[in-house]
Amino acid sequence: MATRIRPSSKRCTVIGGSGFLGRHLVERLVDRGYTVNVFDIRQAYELPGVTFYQGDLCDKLALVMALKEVSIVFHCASPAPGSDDGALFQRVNIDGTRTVIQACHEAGVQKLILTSSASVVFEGTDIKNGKEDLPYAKKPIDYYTETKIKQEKLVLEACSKEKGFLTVAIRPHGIFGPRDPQLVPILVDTARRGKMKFIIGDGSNLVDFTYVENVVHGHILAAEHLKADSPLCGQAYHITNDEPVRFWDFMSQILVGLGYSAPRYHLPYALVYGIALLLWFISLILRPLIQFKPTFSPMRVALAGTHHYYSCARAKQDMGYRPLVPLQEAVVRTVESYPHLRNGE
Ligand SMILES: NC(=O)C1=CN([C@@H]2O[C@H](COP(=O)(O)OP(=O)(O)OC[C@H]3O[C@@H](n4cnc5c(N)ncnc54)[C@H](O)[C@@H]3O)[C@@H](O)[C@H]2O)C=CC1
Ligand SMILES: CC(C)CCC[C@@H](C)[C@H]1CC[C@H]2C3=C(CC[C@]12C)[C@@]1(C)CCC(=O)C[C@@H]1CC3
Repeated sequence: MATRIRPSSKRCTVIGGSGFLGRHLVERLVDRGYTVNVFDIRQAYELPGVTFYQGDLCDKLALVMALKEVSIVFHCASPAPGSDDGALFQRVNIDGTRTVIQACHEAGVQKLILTSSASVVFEGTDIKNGKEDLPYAKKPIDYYTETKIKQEKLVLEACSKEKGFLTVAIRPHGIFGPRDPQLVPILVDTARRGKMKFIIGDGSNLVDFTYVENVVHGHILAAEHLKADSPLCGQAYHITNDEPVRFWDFMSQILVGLGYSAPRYHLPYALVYGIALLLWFISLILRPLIQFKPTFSPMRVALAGTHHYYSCARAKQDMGYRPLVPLQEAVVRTVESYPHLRNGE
């Protein structure tokens, strides 16, 4: 008679493990003695103790192979937030997440930890110390946010103590750190093109930026505290650095740290937002003829000109979360990790 091998509680799969957050998570899991599979459409590195499975998460058969004998799945794959390919977001974040849940059932996985985003409640207007019980954005500001909302709902609704399948969603905000392909590279590129001279609004808006190691810590705590009798089942948790900072001070610190000038001149928020909307509309109309992507998309302007910071009291209470790396230390480590992006390099 065939015996089913009981999955070890320290055996996990990271879907999206070749990405920025995914790779940091994999490295930390290995350090903590986990056996790790990575499932991703691309293999970006090799690491002892890690088995790679290359495939699309919409392909259930390929996915099940990577989930065999695994008890925990971390799902942190997504198309890049800056993309405006609505069909891709629908396919990967919604249809693909349904496939992930089915594959978990078929492989006998016990816990699914989703990387969601605090932006699921962001509609482009101020959020101050937002708690997890804020309603989902009714008018999400882009396809990314719209599909992250549906994805989170799918995962949390799949939580079933009866079926022995437990789920939780982690909502980080503004992840940064070494190897991030977005925040620092986009900032430097904008500065090199001479477009980082202006502050949008009065510059007093507070925002959360979260060091990648703290986000990883939140994911692992969630996985280890997720039990049938714990409050985590089917819940969402903000994970931030818990040190809201002025958006433009944070950007300036990184720019100055890399040898660029900080932005100095103020522009009214409504004016810049209006121009960004107009440019976005023109780029839509002209798309069949020419393709161009304005640097200041309405999404970026909203993120740069409003307050949006979140309470992580629930994560502190339910899983003992505390950020491991304070913001100033995180900025220093991040700046040091990008020698090739220094001014003049
Ligand atoms: N970067 C940020 O500031 C924030 C990110 N998040 C979430 O964190 C997660 C990770 O983000 P990052 O590491 O920044 O992104 P990333 O782009 O570096 O990593 C995403 C990974 O997913 C993989 N992937 C994409 N489509 C796939 C598919 N169809 N099948 C298999 N793998 C696929 C990519 O190849 C990539 O390795 C995402 O879910 C994102 O929504 C949430 C809040 C903030
Ligand atoms: C050109 C400048 C005005 C801004 C440059 C920095 C931006 C690229 C980043 C500032 C805030 C970041 C952010 C995200 C992506 C990178 C920024 C826009 C997310 C949209 C990534 C995905 C999420 O889930 C939410 C993030 C909010 C903050």
